[in-house]
Amino acid sequence: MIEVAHLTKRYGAQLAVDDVSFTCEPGTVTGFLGPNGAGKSTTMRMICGLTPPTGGHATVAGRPYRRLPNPGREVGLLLDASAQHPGRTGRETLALAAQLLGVPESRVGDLLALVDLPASAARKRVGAYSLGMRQRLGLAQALLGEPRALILDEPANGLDPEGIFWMRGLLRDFADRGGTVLLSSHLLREVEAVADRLVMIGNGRILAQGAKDELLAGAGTRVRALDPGALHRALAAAGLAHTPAGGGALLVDADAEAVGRAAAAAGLVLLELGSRGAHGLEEMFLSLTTTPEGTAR
Ligand SMILES: Nc1ncnc2c1ncn2[C@@H]1O[C@H](COP(=O)(O)OP(=O)(O)OP(=O)(O)O)[C@@H](O)[C@H]1O
Repeated sequence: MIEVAHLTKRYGAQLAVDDVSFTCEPGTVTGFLGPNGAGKSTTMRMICGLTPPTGGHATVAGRPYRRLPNPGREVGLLLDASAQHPGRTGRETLALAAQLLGVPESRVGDLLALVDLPASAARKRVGAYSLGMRQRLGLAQALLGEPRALILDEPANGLDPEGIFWMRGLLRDFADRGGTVLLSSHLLREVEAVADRLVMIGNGRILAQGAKDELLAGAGTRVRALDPGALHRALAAAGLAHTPAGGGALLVDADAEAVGRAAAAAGLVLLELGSRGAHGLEEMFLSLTTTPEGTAR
């Protein structure tokens, strides 16, 4: 369990993180989404005690990170894959981490296999690794202490599509076995496939949060009828707000059932009816994180 309560970080005049609160439950993957500079990394660094908050607090497994007796056994961190020592090999990196955590060195081989780093790669110095290989090594290090929670900052950066698919499976499996995952990204599509909950942040503030399915359902419905004028009148009569969505379709601020019922009451033939789903959520995310001038906040 990760609990974040009113976390705030001020750098001079800038509020990098502004009163951010959310909870990550065991058995779930929480996607922490926001554009560049939104405050994701700063929030994660505050959770892990690396950046002191200006206000608020955070706990992992019921305690502030710095008060956990052996933090790596409670929560695995991957905050910056490029921060690994370039002069050590992958195997040495994990062996050293195993010693620090007090876990048997035999786990190193298991973890290398789990993250698909072959023996030839494990013998190379980290300085020669691609970003994707560093992410895999970072994930292995995060998992080494058999933690019950994972905090991962943009772990998909540098992974190829197959690597992203692989990582999703690994995180899903971790959560399905009761683990807690907090995973940041600036791309909705990247986390949408694996997250149970979404926390959207922009300009340091929480813009929206909740169960992914509820957020997707709340993203509106796309509908198209044989008689577009009659559909417009039927929706207006039912009090359902709507806007043109191109191709003769309308985007309605209601779920598909409410739209279908309004159309049926007017005896209309529908050619298209469906939730806007991820597409709608992406539009909502972009509109929430974009200023009227069109630049991300
Ligand atoms: N040490 C620091 N000193 C001053 N400003 C900082 C510092 N760290 C972060 N910031 C500022 O705080 C804001 C939030 O940055 P943060 O790195 O948390 O965003 P982010 O959502 O993780 O973005 P990205 O996806 O680009 O990493 C940015 O405007 C950044 O410039």
